[in-house]
Amino acid sequence: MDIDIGNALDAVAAPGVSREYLDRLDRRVADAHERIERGMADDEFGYAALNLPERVDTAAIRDAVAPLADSEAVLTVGIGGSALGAATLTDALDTDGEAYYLDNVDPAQVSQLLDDLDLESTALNVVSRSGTTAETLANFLVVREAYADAGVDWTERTLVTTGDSGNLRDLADEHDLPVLPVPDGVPGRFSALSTVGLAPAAILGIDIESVVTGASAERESLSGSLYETPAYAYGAITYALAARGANVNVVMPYHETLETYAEWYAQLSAESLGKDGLGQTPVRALGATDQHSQLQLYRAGPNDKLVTFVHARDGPDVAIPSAELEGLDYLEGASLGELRDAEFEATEASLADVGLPNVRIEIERVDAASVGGLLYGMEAATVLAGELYGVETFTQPAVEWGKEVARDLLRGADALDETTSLRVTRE
Ligand SMILES: O=P(O)(O)OC[C@H]1O[C@](O)(CO)[C@@H](O)[C@@H]1O
Repeated sequence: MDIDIGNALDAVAAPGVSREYLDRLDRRVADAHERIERGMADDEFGYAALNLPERVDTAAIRDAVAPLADSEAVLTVGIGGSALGAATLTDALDTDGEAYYLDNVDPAQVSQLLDDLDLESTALNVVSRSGTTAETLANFLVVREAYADAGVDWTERTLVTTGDSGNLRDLADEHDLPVLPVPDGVPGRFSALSTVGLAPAAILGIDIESVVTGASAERESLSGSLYETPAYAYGAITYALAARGANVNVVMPYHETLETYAEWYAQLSAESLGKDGLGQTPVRALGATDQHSQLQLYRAGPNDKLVTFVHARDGPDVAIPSAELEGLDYLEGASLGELRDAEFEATEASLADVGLPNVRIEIERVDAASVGGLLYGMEAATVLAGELYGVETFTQPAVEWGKEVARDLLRGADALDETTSLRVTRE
């Protein structure tokens, strides 16, 4: 993974960061790196996630998924970090079958999906680190009943990934289901490179060893200087720009298959850094699609954004057939890849032209190693940013309040008095 932060410097952008400030920040990066290395060495909660490339046991994952290798599809039931890492991998990379995710509680979607799936040939992958997440357990109960109704022994088609305790662990024990452990010290949103993200990828034939190799290369690059560590350069520049008013981070891959990556990063950043009035609001965008949708606002709306482009240098291409259409001479002899890349570079320049800070993250191609490196790099960037902000990167206390209240409502508690209604209806 390479990163170019030139368009976030104050010579180009406002808000922008001066070279002198970056040099000063680099000394704080050195301290933060020491803290991170210490946390990794002691396997402290959260920091332990950055050890995954050395620790993850891909052979054990392959053994656990072997009985499901004949599956034509994998239905993962999980939410947040228990789904998005896997979805990033299975959406980005070629798979031998279809990947489906139930990470929401929408009765219409669940019914439609279950009607459409051939459950006989579908592996059921249930993932919850805590083993107590309401959405995941409710969906699991609905799905397993659908298997039973279809006459399929769901216990033969199910793999569970969870912690040592919790309702999901109890259910797995009760039905003697195969269980992969969520590694100790790894928060859900940092678990893409563990059993959580890699097991469904392995069932679908993804080269998970290469994913880990790519992550290892990024781990090796961690050093005490942002100028030598792409991940830290990203963490540091997002922090510095947020402090200067870039409260929004638009993450805009230029490859359709990386769209889910932007979703994964949104959770990673928002839950890790959105604390104490700090953090950037992550926005998911897709190039070139959103050039024709959101770019107007990015270029001419409030100057409160960083745009992060994600681009692969190489990849498959398709020639555009010649048609000699009037005014479209520039397409003659060009390819779809060339058109996309020209649009990407033009968009980058158009934002620099109005002083909107933007950063380019570049990978070699959208393959297993590069995507593994991207996931690891962004995790390290987020941990570094958390150190610079001084927040508790690995907790998410603000998420818990709503969960408790929803549970109380289901148990029959009175309506809430925290909200106010001013309902407007048609006459
Ligand atoms: O894996 P679990 O425990 O089901 O949690 C799912 C998601 O819910 C959260 O705890 C937030 O509600 C996320 O941090 C996590 O990724």
